[in-house]
Amino acid sequence: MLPLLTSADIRKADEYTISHEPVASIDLMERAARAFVGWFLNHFPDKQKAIAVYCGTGNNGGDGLAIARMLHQHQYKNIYVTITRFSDKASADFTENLTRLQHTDVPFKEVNSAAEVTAENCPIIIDALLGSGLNKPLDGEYKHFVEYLNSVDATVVAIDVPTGFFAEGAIEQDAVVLKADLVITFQQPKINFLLPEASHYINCCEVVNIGLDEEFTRSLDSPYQYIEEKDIRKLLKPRKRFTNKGTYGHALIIAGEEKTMGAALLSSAGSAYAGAGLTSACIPASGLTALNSYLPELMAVIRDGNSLPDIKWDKYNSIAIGPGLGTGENALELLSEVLTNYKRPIVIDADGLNLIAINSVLFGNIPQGSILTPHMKEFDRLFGEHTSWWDRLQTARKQAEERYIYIILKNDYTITATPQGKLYFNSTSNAAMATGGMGDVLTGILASLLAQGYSSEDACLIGVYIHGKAGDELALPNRMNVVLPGKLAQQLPLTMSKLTV
Ligand SMILES: NC(=O)C1=CN([C@@H]2O[C@H](COP(=O)(O)OP(=O)(O)OC[C@H]3O[C@@H](n4cnc5c(N)ncnc54)[C@H](O)[C@@H]3O)[C@@H](O)[C@H]2O)[C@@H](O)CC1
Ligand SMILES: [K+]
Repeated sequence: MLPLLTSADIRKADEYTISHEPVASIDLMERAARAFVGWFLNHFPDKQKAIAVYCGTGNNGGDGLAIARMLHQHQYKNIYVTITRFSDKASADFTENLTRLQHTDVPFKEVNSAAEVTAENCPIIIDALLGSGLNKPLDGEYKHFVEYLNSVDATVVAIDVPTGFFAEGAIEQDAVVLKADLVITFQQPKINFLLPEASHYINCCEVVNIGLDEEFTRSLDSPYQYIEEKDIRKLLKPRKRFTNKGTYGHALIIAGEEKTMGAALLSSAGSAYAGAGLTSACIPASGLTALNSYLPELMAVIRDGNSLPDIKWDKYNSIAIGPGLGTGENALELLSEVLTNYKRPIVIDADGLNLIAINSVLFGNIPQGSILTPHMKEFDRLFGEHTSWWDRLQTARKQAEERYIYIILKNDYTITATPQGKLYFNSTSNAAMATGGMGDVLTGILASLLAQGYSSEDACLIGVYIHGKAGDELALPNRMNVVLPGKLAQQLPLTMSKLTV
């Protein structure tokens, strides 16, 4: 698990590392610059290409100066440094690196206003104006300068954080940011890099390690954590000898209407392929033939017309409700029945969530430890409109804590908010998975893992990870443009077995 720190905590980790490793602050900057250059050399090997390095006068600018010096040492022939003296302040490490640069023959100039900047005609721009020290939206000279640079046709490589981009906190919709083709960031992705707003400003991000003290960063107990494969390997249990279908539980999936039976099929398939011993689908009678022909391993509990099915609640180790269920009277009654009769954690998705959004009194009946799996729109219907993902994260965290539920907020980096106040960012999945029915499969996987005896938290972390991982295994090596949910469900047994060897 990689703790994702806020800028303030990164500063603490810098300070701790400086005093405990120990390493001088200027040497830590040198290490950061070297890590950047190591990556840059491999990806921009043409040493004749002109590179403009724009440096502010803080530590991000200091990095820029050190990087310009190192690239020069690596025989990059055309480096042009511009220092923006838009304020009188300069950090000590910036000043030291300016002295070091002056001992080379790299040309540099200083400008006091954006108007003084002349076009460099460099195909590569290194952005070292402002980094994680940003404390207000860009205005004045920085704003003008960044607007000008955004109009230049060049590949922009940002050091640590693109100028004007807040590493955490709500991002204004009209924020002025120096748009980066690539960000080479230090130690960890910044939290906002993992939220959809980043897509407007950052095309690609690479993380380079600068050796901040890991024990210390863990001890900060950040609410934001990034889940890695090794975490899932620790949680996922291999199937054992001398077990039978009873060992792996019975999941009930309440889903589908006549015209949305696909949702029921896909979530039931997700449950079966993720390893539930038994999966029953509670579906309308009109869907029975489809169910039997799609996957004969599934069992049916029939919903006939307006009468509610007679569900034997004790039979089921877990229940998921919602995909394709509709929001009519019957669906509402069914959801109310589940919430009244079933006391173990359940999974609520899609129309299950929409029903709760319309009938908020139901919120109080959700069993503790239940898992809600909204996408952005469902989330806002449940908890109110949000204008930024950062705010959505804070709401998810607060709601999960107050209601003792797990909220899986679906996204590129799907985030699980827990009752303990943690926000876990998932590291798998890809754009080929952006297709209808994908969330239904996830719902089935979660119900399956609960049925198999995993805790709600482990079910969320494993479920989201393997869902994305199966999609990655299918799409990435084969460069597939789209992965269909049914195929993804079939991949799950292989994905899971690879994670348990
Ligand atoms: N020891 C460290 O702290 C390390 C820091 N590193 C670099 O240092 C950067 C952070 O450096 P700093 O904290 O000096 O901050 P920055 O270099 O990001 O910004 C410099 C200063 O600009 C001012 N400023 C902030 N927002 C502004 C705005 N909107 N308009 C005008 N001025 C503004 C602030 O006074 C800020 O301190 C990181 O992003 C990274 O690149 C790396 O060298 C690794 C080690
Ligand atoms: K920068």
